[in-house]
Amino acid sequence: MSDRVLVLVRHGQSEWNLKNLFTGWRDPGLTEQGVAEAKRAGALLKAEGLAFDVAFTSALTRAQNTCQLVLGEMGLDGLKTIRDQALNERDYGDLSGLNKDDARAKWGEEQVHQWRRSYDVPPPGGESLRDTVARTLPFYIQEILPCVLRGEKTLVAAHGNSLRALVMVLERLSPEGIMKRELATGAPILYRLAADSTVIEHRDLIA
Ligand SMILES: O=C(O)[C@H](O)COP(=O)(O)O
Repeated sequence: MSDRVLVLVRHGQSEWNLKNLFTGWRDPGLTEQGVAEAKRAGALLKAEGLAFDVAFTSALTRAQNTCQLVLGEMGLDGLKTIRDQALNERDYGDLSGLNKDDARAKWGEEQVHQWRRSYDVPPPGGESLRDTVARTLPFYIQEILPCVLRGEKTLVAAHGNSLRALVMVLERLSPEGIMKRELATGAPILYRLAADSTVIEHRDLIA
């Protein structure tokens, strides 16, 4: 069994997830449900017998709070945690703050789906998933991966699309494949890596 363990977890439900608003780099906090989801993720990871050595999170409150709640639930309060905006959510540009159903009514289902899930169609004034990969992947390679390869069990608490950017690379998904990969709030994904940094095994801890 590989000792090179990486866990990705999307933050728990945010106030803007609840209101169905495009969020991106805006900074709402977690809802009560979001707090519960983060704690449940910590309990699940503890039940797996995991103890992290290092954690990474974004510069946004919902991911940082999720990270703290996960670690707290695992008895790992105060663990070394690196915060970096490279892990921030994809910038939703001019869509930020708009209601997702209102956007569908205005621009159509297909256009909004392209903005939300395609690899290379950026929302107006914002980042495509390709742009998001371009900033998350160097951070992963330079900062996160060396920890994992040293055998430090590593937690990354971040966002739906900043994590989809990493998932695309880790799971070797095509642009078509990543369109269908959804990450639920507070749902951890456990990866075990080989020494050459390829993924040996990955498992969604909540289906
Ligand atoms: O930024 C947001 O609005 C959400 O966190 C993720 O949005 P999505 O489901 O449209 O990718």
